[in-house]
Amino acid sequence: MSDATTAASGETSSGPKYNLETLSEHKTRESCWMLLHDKVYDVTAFLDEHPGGDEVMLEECGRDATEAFEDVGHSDEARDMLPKMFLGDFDGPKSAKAAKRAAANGGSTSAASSGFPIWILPVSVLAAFIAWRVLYA
Ligand code: HEM
Repeated sequence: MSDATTAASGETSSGPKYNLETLSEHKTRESCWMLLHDKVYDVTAFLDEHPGGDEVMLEECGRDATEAFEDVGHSDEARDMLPKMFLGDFDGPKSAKAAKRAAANGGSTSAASSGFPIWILPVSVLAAFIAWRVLYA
């Protein structure tokens, strides 16, 4: 219980870092965590108090709920409730899809991750050079 009060002061500090794996382990009524704007919140105790009902909340447990939260257009009052539930900052990819993409690229975010084959550039230059030789040399 006292955890919630001490955590409230942790909003701006660099608390523990959570990742997608840890987050996704808390997706039930017994333990519901949510990612909102790169911060992880334990909303378990708030499920029954949520003015919008617990069902909409339960759908977002264990994942990035930022879009759902913002789509509703929550008031400042609602945002002021967040520090009480703050657990820590989030680190790493925010969805299974993003995680897969990162793993496929060895975690790199270079040009290779955009799907643009990096060898295209030197091959084009070579092809242009050969064409020039054939036509003009
Ligand atoms: C910890 C996170 C959340 C807090 C503290 C919170 C708080 C609140 C509060 C105080 C309200 C009353 C209206 C307002 O003041 O804006 C509300 C309404 C509502 N919330 Fe949340 N909420 C949270 C997360 C979510 C999520 C993830 C959803 C998912 C869709 C959601 C959906 C709704 C809906 C549908 C309403 C009803 C809006 C209406 O009847 O006009 N909330 N929430």
